[in-house]
Amino acid sequence: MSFTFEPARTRVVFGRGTAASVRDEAERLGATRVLLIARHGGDKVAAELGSLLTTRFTGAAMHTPVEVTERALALLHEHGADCVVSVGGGSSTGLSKALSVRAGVPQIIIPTTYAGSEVTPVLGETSGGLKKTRRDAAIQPDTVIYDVDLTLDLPLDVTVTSAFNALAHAVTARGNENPLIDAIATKAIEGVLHALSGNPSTVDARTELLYSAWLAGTCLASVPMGLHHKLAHVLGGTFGLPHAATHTALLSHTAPSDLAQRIHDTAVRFGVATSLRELGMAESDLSRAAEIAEHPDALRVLTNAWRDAPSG
Ligand SMILES: NC(=O)c1ccc[n+]([C@@H]2O[C@H](COP(=O)([O-])OP(=O)(O)OC[C@H]3O[C@@H](n4cnc5c(N)ncnc54)[C@H](O)[C@@H]3O)[C@@H](O)[C@H]2O)c1
Ligand SMILES: O=C(O)CCC(=O)CC(=O)O
Repeated sequence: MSFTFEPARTRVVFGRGTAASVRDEAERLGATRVLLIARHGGDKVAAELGSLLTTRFTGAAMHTPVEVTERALALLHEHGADCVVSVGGGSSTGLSKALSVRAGVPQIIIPTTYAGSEVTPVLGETSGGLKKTRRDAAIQPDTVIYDVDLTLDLPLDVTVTSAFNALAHAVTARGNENPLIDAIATKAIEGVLHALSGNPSTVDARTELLYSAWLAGTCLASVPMGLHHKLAHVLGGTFGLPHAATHTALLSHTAPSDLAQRIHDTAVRFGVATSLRELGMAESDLSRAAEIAEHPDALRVLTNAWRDAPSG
């Protein structure tokens, strides 16, 4: 056995109603002027921040386009913000990371999906139709507040596909030589599949999905991303496919065979897309996507995922 492990310094607050602690958490980081990136749950967090709230940005977009970051960065400088608070899915989290790493200000993330980005030092940014992903300790958020209450209204299709995004991180990490990461990945896989085996909209299932997303993101923070994530980034960054739905359509074609059928059956049960064709990908674009991914298995996996044909 051989591994190197560097646990992240992110402070994690988990529970129900925890968004009420955002002002205390911001003050803990020395914040006096907060830029709030907010989609869902933003009004509640804005009220909790009170006089710390300096300005608000609502234009976060999927795959973190650099031109959006530049607009938000201008706002941050204009208002002299010394902390970023983000409420929303991975799109809001990505923008927060992009701002924090450019401006050198701390960030608090309040996730409302299961993307897991809030606990990783990873940032993918899109410019000129290409998504480039980098990993840097300076990108890692300072504080994450998981508030189950802010996820209760997440629509069913987003719930399911975002849970698959979390599952993809854990599947990638399972079997890792670091026994801690392997154990966390196994627990995350069990948690997501258990929550999706019944009604995922109950408070218990939402709690299980949210802590499993934390576990899955924690795994992603510690392992290299492989073909699965590379393909998702190409399909999102160059072909504009939706992130979580793309992970969902790919996963039963990239997961080890002991999980692939279970994953596929779960997606079918919820009626979410299990093929890239259903997501609007043109068959004629598969070879270009494979070229950009630069992996010998890319075209085979993409073709299987386009057709939803059994992997092999
Ligand atoms: N760097 C990383 O480690 C990492 C990991 C995973 C994802 N990501 C990035 O995150 C982005 C995708 O994140 P995502 O899938 O969460 O997408 P998203 O943030 O765009 O959210 C998906 C949809 O859910 C809606 N939504 C979110 N929370 C809601 C709520 N509580 N109630 C109702 N609707 C709600 C959003 O408005 C949006 O329409 C991509 O850019 C991806 O690359 C990064
Ligand atoms: O593919 C993922 O879900 C994780 C990595 C990622 O999306 C990179 C990013 O866009 O920040």
